[in-house]
Amino acid sequence: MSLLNVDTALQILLEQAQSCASLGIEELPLDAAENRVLAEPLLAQFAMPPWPNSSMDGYAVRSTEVQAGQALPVSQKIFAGHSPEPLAEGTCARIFTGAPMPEGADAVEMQENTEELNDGTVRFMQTVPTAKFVRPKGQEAMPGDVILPAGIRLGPIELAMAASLGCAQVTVRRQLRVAVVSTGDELVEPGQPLAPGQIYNSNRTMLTQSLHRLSCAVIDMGILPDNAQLTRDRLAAMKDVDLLISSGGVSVGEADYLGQVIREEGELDFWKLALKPGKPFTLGRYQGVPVLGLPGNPTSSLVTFLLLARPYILTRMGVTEPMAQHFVVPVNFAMPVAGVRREFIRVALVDGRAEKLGNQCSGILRNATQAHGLLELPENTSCAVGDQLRFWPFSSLLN
Ligand SMILES: Nc1nc2c(c(=O)[nH]1)N[C@H]1C(S)=C(S)[C@@H](COP(=O)(O)OP(=O)(O)OC[C@H]3O[C@@H](n4cnc5c(N)ncnc54)[C@H](O)[C@@H]3O)O[C@H]1N2
Ligand code: MOO
Repeated sequence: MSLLNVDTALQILLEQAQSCASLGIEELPLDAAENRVLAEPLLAQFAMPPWPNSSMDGYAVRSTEVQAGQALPVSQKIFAGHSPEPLAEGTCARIFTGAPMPEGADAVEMQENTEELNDGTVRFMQTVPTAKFVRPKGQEAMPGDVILPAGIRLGPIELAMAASLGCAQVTVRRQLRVAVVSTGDELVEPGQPLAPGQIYNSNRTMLTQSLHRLSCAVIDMGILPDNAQLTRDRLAAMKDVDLLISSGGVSVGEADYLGQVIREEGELDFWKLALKPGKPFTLGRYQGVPVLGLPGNPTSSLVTFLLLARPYILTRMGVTEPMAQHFVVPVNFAMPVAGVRREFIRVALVDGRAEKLGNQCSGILRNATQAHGLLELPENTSCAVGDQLRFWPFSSLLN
């Protein structure tokens, strides 16, 4: 069976995500909107700043009235938040950073370039060009400017921008409701004793935490026992779900009750991807709910979630640029034998070069905790020290 190219798989997933109905919208206060997706463009309603103001603590002047070595009397003091009088001719105004410029003044000199004299006047050490240290009206935005486009995720910077526009609320897409289920009789939740042959469930935590970071609402369906009727009952009880993500049980379809039950009520397409780790991946639909089935090995689950499920989910959420940031780095190791699958290698960046971290087996999660991200080695390609390869930082993949 030939392996499906990763780019093709991603394209199919993104097309499916785009064909789903858009999520509804809601208004949220800024403090509740972190990581949500903006549903409508945010426009400036007024000029920012609304008036010219000083960018330094110093003296506001008419630039033509300043001569090097000459003093001017101080006619007023203007603090940020105050409304100034027009500047009297032949005078300067004490002014502070962010305070509005008085009418008639066209420049500011910073106080370090002046000297306060005993008679209360201020001597200027040099001439002052017009517009010096003045932030003009509308420097940042004019009314009607699109400040934030629809389809972006709202992080601290975007929310601060909305605050500076005076918005107390933003219009965002509602949360995507994602059900998470782990399959396998060997799985036990942490805190419980382990019987022989059992292991702790780590994928549930990886998936629910990653989904929370994406601002999804998570419906934790726990561990599905290897029992067809129980699986049927648990899936039938699922309500108000936009997406089901499972982990495990995708390598050999016939022995898998989840797959069997999904097929009864929908469809399931087992993929074999040219991806390492993460070869088995399932795409399906249960009673109209899309299903993404990730392989059970912890790093296979992690890699398929980050590279395939994440852009799918962000697209469902209405994000226009769902792909994570990546860049090219030199590698500090060799892989002389080319593989047929595109490989994502857990690496640390040391002095800007990618170092491969220990055993890359997909059952091992430990070295991912020391990794800065994934290095992409294309299919049918070997690599030597100094080669330049694409690097996907966890800081962007897990964002
Ligand atoms: N005959 C074949 N066997 C396997 C193939 C294959 O093509 N033919 N593919 C291998 C590859 S590649 C992968 S990846 C795994 C994927 O297996 P499944 O998705 O079916 O997952 P399981 O068999 O249920 O589990 C695999 C492994 O991961 C552990 N696991 C499962 N769930 C969790 C969890 N929630 N938390 C922590 N660890 C988990 C499980 O105990 C197994 O050790 O199949 C290969 N086999
Ligand atoms: O593809 Mo599996 O994910 O290598 O171990």
